[in-house]
Amino acid sequence: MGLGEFKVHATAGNARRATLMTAHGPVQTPVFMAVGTKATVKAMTPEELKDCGTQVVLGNTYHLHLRPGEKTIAKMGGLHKFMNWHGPILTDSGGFQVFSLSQLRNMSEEGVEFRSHLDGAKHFISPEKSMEIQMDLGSDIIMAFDECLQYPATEEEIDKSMALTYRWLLRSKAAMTRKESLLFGIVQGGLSLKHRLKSMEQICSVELPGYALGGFSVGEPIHLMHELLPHVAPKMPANKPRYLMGVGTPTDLIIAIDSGIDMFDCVMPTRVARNGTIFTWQGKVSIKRSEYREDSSPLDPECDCYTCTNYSKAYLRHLFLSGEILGSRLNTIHNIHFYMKLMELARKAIEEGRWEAFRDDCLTRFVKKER
Ligand SMILES: CNc1nc2cc3c(=O)[nH]c(N)nc3c(CCc3ccccc3)c2[nH]1
Ligand SMILES: [Zn+2]
Repeated sequence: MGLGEFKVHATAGNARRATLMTAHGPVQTPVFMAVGTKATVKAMTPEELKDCGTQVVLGNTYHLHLRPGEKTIAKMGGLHKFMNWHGPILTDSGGFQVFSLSQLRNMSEEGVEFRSHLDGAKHFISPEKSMEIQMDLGSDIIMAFDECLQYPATEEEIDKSMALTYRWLLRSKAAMTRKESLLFGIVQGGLSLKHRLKSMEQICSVELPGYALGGFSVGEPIHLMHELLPHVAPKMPANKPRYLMGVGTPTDLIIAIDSGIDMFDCVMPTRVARNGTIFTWQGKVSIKRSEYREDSSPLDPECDCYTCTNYSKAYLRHLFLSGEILGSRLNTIHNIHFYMKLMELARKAIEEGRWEAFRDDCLTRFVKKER
């Protein structure tokens, strides 16, 4: 397969089983990508990530620009070498983080001026600057510089913002000159079907190796996204990967795959692991509950990860209550493994023509209330 080639092997309704070829190897989709914002997926080594089935790690332009700086990482041989991850890396364009993390100074056609959340120093990021940072990092998949509106937003705000995102996409494409990298456009449009379809038409009219749906998982009631997805995702180019940014829970992933989404990222599995919430095939488990005090069973009897093979709920509860670092590590290993296993089984189910049954079984298992 050539660089950027996206091959669909099987479909089940809108769901697809495909392969995307990147400069650091093939990506089997549907795929869940582990978020490694500051050049690390928190609490996990690259070997542990690989052992859990991780294919793609995400890096963050905003954070890495502020510290240690993309020029430093470039001098150290690029992000792959710096963090010792030699599989595909996707980096975000930084706009989303500027709006959600920094004291915003001002927005203009040119770009965004902001103060660092670390030391208050002034910075400026534009489509051109964002592309330069991501190319310096040596990213395999580069996200266009976009504006992600917070929820709720008026129709007028959505109109204005998506038009800017389209103009910024054209500038991003003109500035992305690294031939090993794949540039993905980002569809916006808020929670309005009319605006979503218009933004999709604009963004997908630009010839690119992949397209993302942005502007979701920004505080909106999740059912609004579930209602919109089936009307938008299947209308994106069928021969290109579709990436739903910032999503989501196991249930969200299954529903989105069923609507034709191929790629996902979310801090959920790593973040909630550190505060003791575990995803299992029987629903969510909160490890701090007193009922697990002398429970010798693994987190999930149906899981074969390192944590479930070697440790009891009693021990993991003890580590959590003691604030031990090993607790974060073992819970994260399990949650990442769970998400990767879920995607692996989804790929197999689509390949083997039993997607609908797999989908329905997952939704039944996951909606069980928290234990
Ligand atoms: C949690 N919810 C969430 N909604 C998002 C919307 C957008 C959006 O509309 N535009 C862009 N550019 N990014 C978004 C992100 C960040 C995803 C990410 C994080 C870390 C590394 C790589 C990628 C989002 N994340
Ligand atoms: Zn496990």
